[in-house]
Amino acid sequence: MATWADASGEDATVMALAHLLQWSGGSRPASAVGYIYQEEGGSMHRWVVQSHGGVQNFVAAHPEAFVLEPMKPGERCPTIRLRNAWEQSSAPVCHYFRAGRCNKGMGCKFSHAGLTPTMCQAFDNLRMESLRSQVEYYLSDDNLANDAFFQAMIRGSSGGWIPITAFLGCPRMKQLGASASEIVAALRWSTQLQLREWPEGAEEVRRKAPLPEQQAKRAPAPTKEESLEERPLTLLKDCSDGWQAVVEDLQRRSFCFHKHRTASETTLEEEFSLLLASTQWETLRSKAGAVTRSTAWYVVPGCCCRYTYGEASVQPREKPEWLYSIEARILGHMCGLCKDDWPNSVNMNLYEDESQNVGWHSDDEGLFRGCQVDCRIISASWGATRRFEIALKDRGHISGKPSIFHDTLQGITLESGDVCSMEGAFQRHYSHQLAKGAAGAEAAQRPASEGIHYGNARINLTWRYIAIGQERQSQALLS
Ligand SMILES: O=C(O)CCC(=O)C(=O)O
Ligand SMILES: [Fe+2]
Repeated sequence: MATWADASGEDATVMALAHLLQWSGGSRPASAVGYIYQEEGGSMHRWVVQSHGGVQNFVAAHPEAFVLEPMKPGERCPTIRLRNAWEQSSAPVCHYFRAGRCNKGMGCKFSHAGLTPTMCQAFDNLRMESLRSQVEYYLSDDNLANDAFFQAMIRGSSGGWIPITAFLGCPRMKQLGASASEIVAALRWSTQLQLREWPEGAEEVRRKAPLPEQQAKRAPAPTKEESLEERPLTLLKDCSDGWQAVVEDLQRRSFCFHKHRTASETTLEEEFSLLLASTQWETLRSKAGAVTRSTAWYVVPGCCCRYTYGEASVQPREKPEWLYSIEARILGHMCGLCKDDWPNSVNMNLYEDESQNVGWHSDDEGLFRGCQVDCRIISASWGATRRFEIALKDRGHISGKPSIFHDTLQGITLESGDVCSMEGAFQRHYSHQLAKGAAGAEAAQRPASEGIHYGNARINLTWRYIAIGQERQSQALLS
């Protein structure tokens, strides 16, 4: 089997760059090419690239392997893209070759594209290696410690088998443009995973090693916050009745309450339609381009704070008049707040179906000072029933990424008309997410007459207090 490591000189540099691009999902800014100089044989790669007069000339000299994408506005350096072998020739592509099974070599009348057969084979091997190690990663101990989706799938299937198609929706697999048959081909080389290739079209894979013990790591004892006696806090349950406690963590001064719907179905349907039609929704997308949800950000007159989620930044709009009746019902009637104490901003989310969601996060943006002062967030739901999950943050997780203590995870089934709150220092200690997928069995078992006809869409409004320069607001919360 030819691999990139077998190539020498110019070919070795082509393969090293191809390897780098393949691992980055197919393309990278030209400046990132410097990484190949740090690899084994790095000085040889540097020499080869420099003998062409630089990276761009080197890439231009290898159109069989790379495309130099024109710079887009805002980019400071061109992007190099790995050319798909089948892009290069007008001759029909040899699918046997693409699947690594063509034994006709140069004599094949179908295209093996412009690369030499050895290079082509090495390119294909590279791709197979990326796909195989990506699936191995999904099913590794490290990933499963955080990945509830694959954990549940393994535990829920007899023998721990997972359909190959389950990987197609993973962002990295989408980015690599993987097909189910390619994943099957790639997994034939796996030493960690077992592949079951029958029946054709319903192939499955499973771990060879048993699942690790369920997350042994437990949440540590709380860092003590000021008690409610030391620093009083008005909770929503003190302002109106009917709240059920989900989290009442006095030591962490963290609270989450849930109130079941109090409005009629007609009111909820009218409000849903009004919100859907009148809100100026902005679509948020994942890096791979899939819509994750739509959002809107409304503030009181005179405020110009933008709201930033990860890399997206949303323009503030002045709260429209049509919102007043909804605010009066939720904030005034359901929460028992007088108008002066209503939050000064509201963030809206539209999830068109169960695939759209918000992953684990806390509403800790500087704007709300959620990690510094007591912070009250009021969240209301319309439309499809979804599962809202909360858990204690694990700041010291080995992955170095934001994580949670799985043994503290709790779910709330949010139905149309429900309201929930996060209060006090909740954003400092807890994370939350709106989980993908349909809500729990309780929701599915509701009698049909109770169902509301929104399709699968859900709208959520979260009211927040912008705390920057708003002494009065913080005071209102602390008093
Ligand atoms: O849709 C939800 O219930 C949660 C939304 C949320 O967490 C957010 O917008 O920060
Ligand atoms: Fe949130």
